[in-house]
Amino acid sequence: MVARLLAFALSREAAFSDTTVGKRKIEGGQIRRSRVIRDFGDVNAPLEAAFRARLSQAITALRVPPFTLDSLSLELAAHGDGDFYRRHIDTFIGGEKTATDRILTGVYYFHALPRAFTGGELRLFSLRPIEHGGAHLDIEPPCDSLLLFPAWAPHEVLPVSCPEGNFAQSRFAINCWYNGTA
Ligand SMILES: O=C(O)CCC(=O)C(=O)O
Ligand SMILES: [Fe+2]
Repeated sequence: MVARLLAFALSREAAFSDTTVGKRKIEGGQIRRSRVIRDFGDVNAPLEAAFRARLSQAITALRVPPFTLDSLSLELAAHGDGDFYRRHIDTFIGGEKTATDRILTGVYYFHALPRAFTGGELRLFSLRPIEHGGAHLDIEPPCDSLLLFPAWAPHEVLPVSCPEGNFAQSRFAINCWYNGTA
């Protein structure tokens, strides 16, 4: 799967666009810097099937209440030198609220080997604020791994460093949001 996805990402390099934050396409600016595509062409069906196949296991392991899955939303993000995504949650907030919401976030990681970048860890925060004893966990997901967490959990992508790197050496990640009605 990794070779296929790398080839796919490289073939679509020109179609990647700068990321924005929120449905209203507010300029990401200081919150997020990366490039994404949402059209997966031929790889869409096998990817959706793979993400769907992990859902029941994720619900059990994460101890989230079962929910009705309405749809999946997939996005392929490339983080290159200096890219990041500051602390945020993936559920919709404020005026963006709709009947169906993101319940779980899945992130599948892949990149060229040997890995050319450093940084880019996923930082998961506890709900307790840092000043009140809260903590965080930095996860460095290996190539070809899937990480799942509740979409409401605060998280961050630490800055990626890859000064000599080109697009092919990016930190690639496929975000899969499990949209549902609780
Ligand atoms: O790439 C990651 O590790 C997470 C990305 C993320 O948090 C997002 O796109 O909402
Ligand atoms: Fe996120």
